[in-house]
Amino acid sequence: MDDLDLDKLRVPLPPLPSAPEGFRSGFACFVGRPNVGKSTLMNALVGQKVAITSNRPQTTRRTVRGIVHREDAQLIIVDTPGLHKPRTLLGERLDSLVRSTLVEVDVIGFCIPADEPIGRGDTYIARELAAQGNTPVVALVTKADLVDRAAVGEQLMAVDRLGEWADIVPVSAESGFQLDTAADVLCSHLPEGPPLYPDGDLTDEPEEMLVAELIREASLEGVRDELPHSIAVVVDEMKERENTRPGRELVDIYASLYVERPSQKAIVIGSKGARLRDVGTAARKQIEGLLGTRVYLDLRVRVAKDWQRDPKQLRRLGFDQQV
Ligand SMILES: Nc1nc2c(ncn2[C@@H]2O[C@H](COP(=O)(O)OP(=O)(O)OP(=O)(O)O)[C@@H](O)[C@H]2O)c(=O)[nH]1
Repeated sequence: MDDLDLDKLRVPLPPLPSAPEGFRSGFACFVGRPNVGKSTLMNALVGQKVAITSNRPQTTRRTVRGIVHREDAQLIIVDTPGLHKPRTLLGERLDSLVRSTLVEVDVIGFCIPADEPIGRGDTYIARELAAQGNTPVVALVTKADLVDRAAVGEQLMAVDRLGEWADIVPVSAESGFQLDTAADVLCSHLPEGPPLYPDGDLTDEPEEMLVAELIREASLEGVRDELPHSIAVVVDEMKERENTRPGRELVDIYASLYVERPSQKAIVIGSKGARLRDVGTAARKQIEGLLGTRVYLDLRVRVAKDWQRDPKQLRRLGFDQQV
């Protein structure tokens, strides 16, 4: 047999999208304790909800990428689960997920809320960040709308004492205060290069994943104590209904909401199914907004016993690659 002519096998690469002189592109990652406002800040910078949020700590379980398009830069923000001392297998996997993300980004945004004193959790993360190497860290003092100017000033000084930061920026996702400045500062640390995602893309999350997250977000509303941690959502099937009239398109979604114990199932379903109906209605509205069509949502509650601690269950619920 003739020798292979490698040059003939080489497939030409598509040309890279062109970019104006000095255009920057790259990745930022937000880290911080649970509930400090990382996901809300990412959504505010992207300008659309690409990650779910709630007032429950540890809402974020996966890394979600949100894309900020600007004239001079494209900033891809990687939102990570809050860092904390792990107590369950899920917690451990979340932590290692954050650590592996840190080494891949161009700049790290360390989120510390303006309205809470700096605590052991922040010191723990500051130490981890100091040990991570050369990636610049921008300290973002979040929720600045919740306190007065003097308190913001004091928090900035306390954050300054906490470590070595490339910059410190107070910001509020809620009021929009300093959002542009935060984006400017983060972008200034990106390398020069063409955009990495097409114009208009706001996230690289698969649609089914966004749908599952919106259902989980709706289910967190009004539940207490440990229950939020026990809820996982999987979209079993999602397809356009056939033979609908033009303008009346409909997407059928079948999803399962997993809890860890039968007693939790009863809470989620509520008296005569009332709670589950409310969750379904709230989630459906959000999903319709996301997909831009009408949605039929079939939501089942199932028990996956102690799934947070069970490797097999974690795999089944999609946490093996994601987390
Ligand atoms: N007032 C105010 N509240 C905020 C702001 N940013 C976030 N919050 C609230 O803080 C809570 C937590 O926000 P998240 O964005 O879910 O926090 P997170 O850090 O991503 O949380 P984890 O997923 O637990 O890591 C939510 O109730 C938000 O509405 C802000 O700028 N101002």
